[in-house]
Amino acid sequence: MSTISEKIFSRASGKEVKANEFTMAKVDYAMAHDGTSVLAVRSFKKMGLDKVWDPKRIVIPFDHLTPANTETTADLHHDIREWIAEQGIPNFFDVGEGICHQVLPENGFAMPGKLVVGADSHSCTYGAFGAFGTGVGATDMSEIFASGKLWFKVPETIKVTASGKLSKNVLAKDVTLKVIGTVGAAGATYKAAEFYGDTITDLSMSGRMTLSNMAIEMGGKAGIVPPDKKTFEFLEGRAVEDYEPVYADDDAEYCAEYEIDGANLEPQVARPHQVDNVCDVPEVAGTKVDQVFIGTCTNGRLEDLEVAADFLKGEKVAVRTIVIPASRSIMIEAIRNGIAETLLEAGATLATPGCGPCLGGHMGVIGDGEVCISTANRNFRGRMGTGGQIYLSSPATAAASALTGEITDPREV
Ligand SMILES: CC(C)[C@H](C(=O)O)[C@@H](O)C(=O)O
Ligand code: SF4
Repeated sequence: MSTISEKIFSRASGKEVKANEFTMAKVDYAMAHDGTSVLAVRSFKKMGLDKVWDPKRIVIPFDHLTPANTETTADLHHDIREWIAEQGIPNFFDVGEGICHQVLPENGFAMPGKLVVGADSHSCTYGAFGAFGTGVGATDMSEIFASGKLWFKVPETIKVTASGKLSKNVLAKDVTLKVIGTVGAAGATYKAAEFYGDTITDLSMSGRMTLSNMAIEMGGKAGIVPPDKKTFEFLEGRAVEDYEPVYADDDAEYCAEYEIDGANLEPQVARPHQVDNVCDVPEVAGTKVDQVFIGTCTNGRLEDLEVAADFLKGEKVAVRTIVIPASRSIMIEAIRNGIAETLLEAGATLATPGCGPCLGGHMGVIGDGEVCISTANRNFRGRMGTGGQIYLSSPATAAASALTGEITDPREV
């Protein structure tokens, strides 16, 4: 009678463990990006150790401030590159390769049954592949660098079931925002979520990543979609090692259960300044926007750019619109199949794969009092610019809004 998380932690701990127990678990893959590796490496060096536990199991993508925005960033990048070379870490993804949470799955590091830990809160994205993906702080990461292990409290699990076929232009992001709005920003604190129902199984891998990505926005340690045929097909020829899919037992214990009505779901938006301040798009339709941002680890995948291109084809944007593919391969694909051209012709700006303005670093921060509709996962006060306001939506709602300059229901375009 175990949940997916209990089973993964039991394997990783070498003994059976249950929710609420503390356990020392072996990590399968560890990730730190340009933002957090700096602190993790500093703390690792303080331990006085020469070598990391296993260079092949460490993955470092540079994505947060790429290309370097200041001299300080350039210096930090330089130091980390040197450390990576010294340690012989083969899985290094430099400037332009993409956002960590896209780079790891694309390169087959997120696999069913694995414990994948990242020094970034959205590491829960790997749950889309049936992994226990979770975020830790940089000093915890230095401990993993040193020993390959970390103390965890095995989380209890909430069960979220979404049923019914989504209407046209109602997307994975709308399901995700509905889940966050229903569970609440702290509703799953220190808990894992397991996602069930035909609305979820119907989602593409890309859509499932959007959903798992935002588990942390309800406080979740992980957001896991049980692996199926789509998962295995995605991993074919991609997974970096063998894996064993893990499923919950029929009598697994859940601490709470939620039902989502996918069939009657409308496009959703999260209003400033909280992710669970969610409503149907018609309630805020007409709100003027100054900027549209389509990208991030939540919605910067090919499928998302395709949606945007469908709306913008042959049209012109009414406000500045920034599109940032989540990885180099997505950018290449978008160029090959004409999506990039469609977006550029419509007046959108295309930038280097990476986090971009998502957390206010560069490439599209907003000014005082400005409003941005964004496909990202966080709309906290000041995140994209001190006095800015962020609305979170699907790429369809964002693209529809780009055409009108105000928040627009994508079903009405
Ligand atoms: C910079 C990093 C630590 C941070 C995170 O952990 O989530 C960032 O990626 C974010 O989205 O706010
Ligand atoms: S895209 Fe945004 S949410 Fe994702 S890792 Fe980068 S900063 Fe964090």
